[in-house]
Amino acid sequence: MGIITNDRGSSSALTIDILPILRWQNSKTRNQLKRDKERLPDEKICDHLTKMLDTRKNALDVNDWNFDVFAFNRLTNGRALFHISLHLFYEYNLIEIFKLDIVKLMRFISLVEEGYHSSNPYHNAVHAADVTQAMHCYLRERKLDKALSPLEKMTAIVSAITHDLDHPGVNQAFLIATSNHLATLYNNCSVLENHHWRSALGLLHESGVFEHFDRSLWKTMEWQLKSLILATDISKQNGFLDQFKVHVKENTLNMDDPKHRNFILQIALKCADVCNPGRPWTTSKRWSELVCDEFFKQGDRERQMRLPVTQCCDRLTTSIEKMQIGFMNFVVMPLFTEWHRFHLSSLSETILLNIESNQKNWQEILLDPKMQTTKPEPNSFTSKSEE
Ligand SMILES: Nc1ncnc2c1ncn2[C@@H]1O[C@@H]2COP(=O)(O)O[C@H]2[C@H]1O
Ligand SMILES: [Zn+2]
Repeated sequence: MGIITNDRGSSSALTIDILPILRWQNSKTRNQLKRDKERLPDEKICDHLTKMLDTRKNALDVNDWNFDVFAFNRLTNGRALFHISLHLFYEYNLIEIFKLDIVKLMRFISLVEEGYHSSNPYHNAVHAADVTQAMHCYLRERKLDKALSPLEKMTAIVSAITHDLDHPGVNQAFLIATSNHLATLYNNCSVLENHHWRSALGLLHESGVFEHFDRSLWKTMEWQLKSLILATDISKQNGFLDQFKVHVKENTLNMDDPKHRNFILQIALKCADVCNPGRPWTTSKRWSELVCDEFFKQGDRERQMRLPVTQCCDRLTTSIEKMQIGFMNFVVMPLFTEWHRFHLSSLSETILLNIESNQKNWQEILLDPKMQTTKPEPNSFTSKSEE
């Protein structure tokens, strides 16, 4: 039986059997642990082993928060997004409910996968796969699972798959500063998010996956997809958070109201989009390095073009550690605090605990110069005339 199974234990026909690889990985982990045990002082062993075992457990189970998307991507030859997405369409029985043509569906997912730039360190198909897997975990939360319609679940999955489609690896400010045609097209407003949802729409049409939907079903889906993807604009974070806080405090979210269900899905996609600081440390740290790599590459381009270097993109003045601590304090923790107040589930608690512990790890690294990430050579991006 494959690792990707539905709750009834049957695996979908198109997913792969990676159980032997998982067994091999687990034996590798055990050997690694034995070696670590010999190296580490006694008092640290217990803590370390528990942490290692906890995060390795279920690392290839798509239903589990410890899911390691990087390992899964390797095992699927770089096709994590394709396999996770297709699996979820089976898992939620969407193919049968919406009478989807499997060939068109596979074409849609492949087009989406190709629409991500593998040259981006962070905003690539693996990030989309990670966000999609997180969304799946949230959809399994009791309050959502019970209340959402199949159409809402499908839109949530499609929005997660497509939410950063054709991301150029630079932010809106860069697109505006360089007079990019997308900035002009979208009037300097939510430039990237508008582009992502328009691109998603384009691929939905091109693949014809939902072309048999009647007009009203299609319009509902199109509207939901737009509202979810546009909500991922991080500059709109405070507005969404304030609204969410009030709802949670006054217990006014009525899951029988379609507008409220749409709102909670917007929040869910936002939580999925910034969930990497809430993953187990090894995975989380890797995401942090990748996002910083992408930011710093943008900063290098700004410097080369003699544009003002965006603060968080300046490798000469910003450290990964400080950026992560700040991002967790100001963006991630406040959002997941409300998310936990809303769900009060073991998953929402786990995410909060991971954020706290990851933040502590970054603080320890910050205080220990030996552990700090080395800065790349600045002259790797200076032009000949500057050297
Ligand atoms: N670990 C992180 N550190 C700093 N910024 C992040 C991190 N994870 C996500 N982000 C930012 O949050 C944004 C959420 O939307 P995007 O995926 O478009 O782009 C993301 C990054 O700009
Ligand atoms: Zn994203």
